[in-house]
Amino acid sequence: MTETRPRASFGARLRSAVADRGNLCVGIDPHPGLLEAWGLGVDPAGVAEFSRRALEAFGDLVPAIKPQVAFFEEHGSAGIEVLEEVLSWITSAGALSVADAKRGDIGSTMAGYARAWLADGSPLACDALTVSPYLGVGSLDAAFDAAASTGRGLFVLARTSNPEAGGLQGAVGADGTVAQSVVDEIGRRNSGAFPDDVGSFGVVVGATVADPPVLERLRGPVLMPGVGEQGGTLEDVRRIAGPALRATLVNVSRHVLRAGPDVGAMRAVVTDLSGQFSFADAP
Ligand SMILES: O=c1ccn([C@@H]2O[C@H](COP(=O)(O)O)[C@@H](O)[C@H]2O)c(=O)[nH]1
Repeated sequence: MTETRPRASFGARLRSAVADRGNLCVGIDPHPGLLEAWGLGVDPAGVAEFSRRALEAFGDLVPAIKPQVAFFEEHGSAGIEVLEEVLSWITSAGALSVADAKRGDIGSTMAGYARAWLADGSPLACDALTVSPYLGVGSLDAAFDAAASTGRGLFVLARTSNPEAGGLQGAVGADGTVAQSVVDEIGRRNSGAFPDDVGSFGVVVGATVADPPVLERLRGPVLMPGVGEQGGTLEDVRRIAGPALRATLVNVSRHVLRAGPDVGAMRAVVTDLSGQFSFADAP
């Protein structure tokens, strides 16, 4: 009988990947405009070739790769089939997959999403999934349970990078902003589920925000999009991440992908960014 060893927690696996490869997470976002610019069809075959070249360029350089699910989903079942392949290519490249699907629903439906993205043996199983807490953090319980029991992770939207988010996520209640209350709740869940370990439940905080939540008590990872095309800079990342800098994955998508389709050109951009976004020496 073959015995499968349980995988280490996502938090522990991420810590080791970041120590080896730095803090840059590159996105695979096959926008129709980028497919055209690369001379590829705006169809599942184009998306597959785009992803293959992207992985050839940087799959071995970065700790994590974040496919944007929307750009696969828009091609229907054939696009989802490509995404399934891409998730396995990411693993073969030695990187962690972060599926950016931003799932969130009432608890009983959330259980279905948890089975789809976080269960062993599911075709769409990823290392970590982005989820939305805006139906209430408790509505995500099935995802927290599935992630903890299968060694996977979650990145919970707290303060997103888009300009429209401030009114809702920056609204002030009894415990500070809505975004801060999400961060604090995720911190508590890490302490409960991973008392002696680095937490596997992270938050998403954009590199573009002027009023970020305080990340001091999180003890889990941060996913920080917004660098490059959206205007966020290295200084913004340092300011916003603060004490969580070492555990922060900085996501860059279009700024890298616009250097394609030349694999060498994308690789050069990622090598440069990786040097800038490496925080092993941060306190
Ligand atoms: O707050 C958020 C959450 C997720 N994203 C996603 O990250 C990438 C950013 O792409 P760029 O091309 O580097 O701007 C994209 O997939 C977003 O959906 C985000 O930007 N902000």
